Amino acid sequence: VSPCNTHSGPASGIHCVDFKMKTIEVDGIKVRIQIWDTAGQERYQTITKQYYRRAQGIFLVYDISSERSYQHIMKWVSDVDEYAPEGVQKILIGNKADEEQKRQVGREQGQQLAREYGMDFYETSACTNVNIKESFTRLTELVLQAHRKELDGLRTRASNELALAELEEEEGKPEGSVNSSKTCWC
Ligand SMILES: Nc1nc2c(ncn2[C@@H]2O[C@H](COP(=O)(O)OP(=O)(O)OP(=O)(O)O)[C@@H](O)[C@H]2O)c(=O)[nH]1
Repeated sequence: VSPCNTHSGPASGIHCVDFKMKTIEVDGIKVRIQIWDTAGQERYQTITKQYYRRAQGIFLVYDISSERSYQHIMKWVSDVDEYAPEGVQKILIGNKADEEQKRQVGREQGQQLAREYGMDFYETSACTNVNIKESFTRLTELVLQAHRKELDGLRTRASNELALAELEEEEGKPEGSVNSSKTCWC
């Protein structure tokens, strides 16, 4: 019996987007993350695609007990490429790893697909809590790394501009200083 059978998840078909905030620690830094869980069903696509635009990191999730869900990943990737910002970080997830007896998608298939798209890959179980923390931490790390570059670029630009402004201020000063005028005529 799957441990998931004992709990009832959100009623499918009622919510098309679920939202949660969580604080996790990455490299000793506390990071507050917003998690948007968008529905997979086709009929919600118009709404859910709107959420891609502001995403910094995306999990593409299939179910290891469903070959069909694995085949769908290619479509998700092309949607993400179309609607998510450039530079969005992506991780491939094969969920329901606790359902080994129902497995239809091999771990190597997941690894292979992830390699093709240049993504990290985890097999997870939301029921037995396998690789959940690890995958969230990794995605957060990737997002931070991607934005650290941006931040470093901003810092460099700001310090260059500051140095230039100081130089201009220095050059703009009238010939002779306060001290030299004193030595001349007083
Ligand atoms: N065995 C097992 N069942 C899971 C796991 N994760 C989710 N489920 C079950 O799978 C079903 C669907 O879960 P949801 O969280 O609604 O899946 P979803 O992909 O968000 O579904 P949509 O939002 O409708 O696209 C529920 O019955 C969950 O209990 C898992 O890791 N293992």
